Amino acid sequence: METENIDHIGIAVEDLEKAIDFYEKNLGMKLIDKEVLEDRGLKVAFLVGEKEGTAIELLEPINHDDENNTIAKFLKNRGPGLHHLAVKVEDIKTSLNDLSTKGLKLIDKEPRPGARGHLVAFVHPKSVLGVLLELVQERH
Ligand SMILES: C[C@@H](C(=O)O)C(=O)SCCNC(=O)CCNC(=O)[C@H](O)C(C)(C)COP(=O)(O)OP(=O)(O)OC[C@H]1O[C@@H](n2cnc3c(N)ncnc32)[C@H](O)[C@@H]1OP(=O)(O)O
Repeated sequence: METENIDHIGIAVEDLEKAIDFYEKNLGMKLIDKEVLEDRGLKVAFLVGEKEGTAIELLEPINHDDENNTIAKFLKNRGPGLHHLAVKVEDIKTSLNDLSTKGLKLIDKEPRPGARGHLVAFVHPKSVLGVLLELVQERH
């Protein structure tokens, strides 16, 4: 597969509003999107720097005690911090097939709707040198 660019870096946070405030005040980043993803049980926010490019995605679970929520589990086990790397691809289905053929372990065999109306799919950190990888395709 070919990576077009680094779309965003996911960061698990305990409190979304405080984290947005932190990145705005201390790093001078600007908020470009904020969403509640009910089906994932998440509140997310995207911020970029002055010249835009790669975004950061802040992720807070709606229910911090939900053991089935991946971000709640991550926060309990590891605390807040870097959670995933998201790369943009032109054709997510072809990319998934390619990675699968190469022996990487797919979490999502089929792409699904993600934040900002994009299609997304995750690849297991155990097959990506310890990094949870997200593929992102813009819907045209
Ligand atoms: C909205 C959307 C969007 O952008 O559009 C999103 O971002 S959604 C973002 C949230 N959604 C997701 O993350 C979906 C994909 N993630 C998952 O399905 C899960 O989090 C897994 C990656 C499969 C891990 O789940 P599991 O229940 O197995 O967790 P676990 O705590 O038992 O961990 C199993 C092993 O994986 C490691 N592990 C867990 N999470 C990790 C992470 N984020 N990065 C690197 N390693 C990680 C643990 O340390 C552990 O290693 P050891 O065995 O060595 O101790």
